[in-house]
Amino acid sequence: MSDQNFVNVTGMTISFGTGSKRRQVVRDVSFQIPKGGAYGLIGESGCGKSTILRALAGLNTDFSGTFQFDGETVGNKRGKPFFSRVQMVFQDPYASLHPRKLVQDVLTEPLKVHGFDNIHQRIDDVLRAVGLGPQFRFRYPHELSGGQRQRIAIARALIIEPTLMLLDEPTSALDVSVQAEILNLLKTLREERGLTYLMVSHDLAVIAHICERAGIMQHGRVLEEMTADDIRAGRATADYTRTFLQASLDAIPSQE
Ligand SMILES: Nc1ncnc2c1ncn2[C@@H]1O[C@H](COP(=O)(O)OP(=O)(O)OP(=O)(O)O)[C@@H](O)[C@H]1O
Repeated sequence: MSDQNFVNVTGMTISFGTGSKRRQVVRDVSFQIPKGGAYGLIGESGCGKSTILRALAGLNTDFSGTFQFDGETVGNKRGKPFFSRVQMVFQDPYASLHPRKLVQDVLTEPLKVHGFDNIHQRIDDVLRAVGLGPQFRFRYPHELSGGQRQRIAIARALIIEPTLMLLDEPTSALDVSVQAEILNLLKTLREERGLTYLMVSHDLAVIAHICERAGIMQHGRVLEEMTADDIRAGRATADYTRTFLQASLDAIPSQE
C-alpha cells in the first residue's frame, strides 16, 4: 500500500447498548491519512469523535468496518507491536497521570514494556523534546502545571517512538495561553519526527492550526471533508457545517 493511505478507515460503525436500547453513535465513517499527515475530526460534544479514536486505539474493539494501518488490516486484538507504533494522548492531563508516580517512573514504564534500553538517556531526550529540563524527572504530577502535565503525557506517548498519534482534545482542558504552546509543540514534534496525527476537537481553530484536512461530524456521521484552508475561508457545502463554521470563524488565527 502506498504512503497515501497510512491510515485508512472504511465504513466504521459503532453502537452501544443492547436490545431496544442499542444506539448507533458512529455511522459509516471513512477517512484516510497519508504518512506524516494530520487529519482532524471536528464536531459538537456527543457527535462520536472520541468514540472513533477509542475504537482505533483498541479501547473499544466492538465496531464494524475496517481499519488499515500502514498497509495492514488491524484486527480486534491490538498487540504490543501495534502500541509501539500507535499512541494516544488524552484530553485531561490531570486524570491521565498517576498521582503517586514520579515523572521518571511514568516515562520508564512504556520503555520497559516495549523493551527499550538506554532508559535514562531516552528520558532526558524526551523531556528536552517536550520543552522540559531533566529536573522534571523527580517531580510528581501535583507539582506540575496543567501545561507541564500535558507535556509529560505527550512525552510518555512519544518516548517509544510511535508513528501515529491519536490526539483526543489534547488542549481543551488547558488555559487558552497554554493551549497555544501545546499546539505549537505538537506541530514542531510532527515536523521533526515525521509523525502522523489523528486529532479530535470541538474547536475549529485548533484543528485548522494542526491539521491539513478534517471531517466535520454530526450525529455520528462525517458530513463533509474540508481542508484547513476551506475551514479558514468558511467554504462549506453542508448547511450544518456552514453554521458551525460561522460560529467559530472569528476564533481562527490566519495562517502565518
Ligand atoms: N461506553 C459507552 N456506552 C454508551 N454510550 C456511549 C459510550 N461511549 C460513548 N457513548 C455515547 O456515544 C456518543 C458519542 O460520544 P463521544 O464521546 O464519542 O462524543 P464526542 O463527540 O467525542 O463528544 P465529547 O467531545 O463530549 O467527548 C455520546 O452520546 C455518548 O454518550
